[in-house]
Amino acid sequence: MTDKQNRTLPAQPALCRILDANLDRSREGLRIIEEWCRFGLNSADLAGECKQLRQELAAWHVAELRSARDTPADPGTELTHPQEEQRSSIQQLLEANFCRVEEALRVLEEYGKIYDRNMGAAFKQMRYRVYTLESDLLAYRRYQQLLRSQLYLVTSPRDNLMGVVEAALQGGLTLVQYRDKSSDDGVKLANARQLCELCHRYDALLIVNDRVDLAIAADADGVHLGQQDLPVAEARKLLGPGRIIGCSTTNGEEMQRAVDGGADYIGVGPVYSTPTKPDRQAAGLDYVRYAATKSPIPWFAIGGIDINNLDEVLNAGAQRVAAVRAIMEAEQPTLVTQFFISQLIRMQNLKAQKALHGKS
Ligand SMILES: Cc1ncc(COP(=O)(O)OP(=O)(O)O)c(N)n1
Ligand SMILES: Cc1nc(C(=O)O)sc1CCOP(=O)(O)O
Ligand SMILES: [Mg+2]
Repeated sequence: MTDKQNRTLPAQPALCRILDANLDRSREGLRIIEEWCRFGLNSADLAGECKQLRQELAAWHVAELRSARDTPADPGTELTHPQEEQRSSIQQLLEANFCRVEEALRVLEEYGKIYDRNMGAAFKQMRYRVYTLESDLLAYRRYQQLLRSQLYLVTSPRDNLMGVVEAALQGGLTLVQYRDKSSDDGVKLANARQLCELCHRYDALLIVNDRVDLAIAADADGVHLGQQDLPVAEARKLLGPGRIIGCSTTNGEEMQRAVDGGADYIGVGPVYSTPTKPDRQAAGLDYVRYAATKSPIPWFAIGGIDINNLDEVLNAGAQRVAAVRAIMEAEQPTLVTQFFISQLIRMQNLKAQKALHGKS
């Protein structure tokens, strides 16, 4: 990649060492990200882009730079930050490695300008490609997590909010919505941030009810909007393509509008009348049956669903359900969550078997 005629000054050993170290750093960071794209997300496209970037970096890593390495004399090998020793989630590991790659590319861009006339521009372009990769990966990862979530916990305010949510996460929950209609914004923001951190530790998503601004401020994974909230298409302009948007629907017309507006999933309900949403009339199981045949996007049956009527909702065609009281008010939220998930998986397996044997 580097050509003698593009070289500026004779390369100083220190410059070569800086370039060598940062080429290594960026290639290693990309390799770590690539492994997750390949084995964690099964995304050939994302893994391919990582590999392509690594190969471009390798082409710049010429013998002159590699031979300048002097590891025993490098004081930096002894320096580690405590955060490097601990990774509490895949998300944190990916964030740390993106940060490492982007920093290294910035160093290569700046010092590279002294080494080779083309190096600065080449690494600048690569750095922007890594930013794009980072947002594509995050969006892909969020959407995959949404697809694999069959149970959705919508929270209600309580003293031990974090404790109940954590208990449900321990039962295998992967999707949580922070719903709080009464607290001050400061409290809501603090709770949303804390829930976000908690959910990410369990590799779960955190969606904020109603408020696009709070979702952005808390760096949540998305927002849930009702018919009285901001239209989905307007929220998309504010949130960008990388965050999830859900929308409540009670009939086919609302479903179609949510889909046309670009919602990632819809709420289908209320299936049963519920004290959590006392003013809303039940849409009933008929709308669940309608969604089962007509919804082109993932949907969650919601409203009055508990462990006693779950079977009825699943028999009407639901493959995903959302609940407030059944989990938030449970004596043992972990066990209830496990029960919900086991029944959802049982029904999924039953449907897969029927499909295999050609039965409807
Ligand atoms: C998953 C899910 N579905 C529906 C709703 C209800 O949203 P909305 O109609 O905006 O009512 P509020 O929850 O804001 O009172 C939801 N929150 N989540
Ligand atoms: C928040 C909400 N939205 C609904 C809808 O149909 O849009 S029903 C609902 C409340 C669900 O609470 P519970 O599980 O306690 O019945
Ligand atoms: Mg709402």
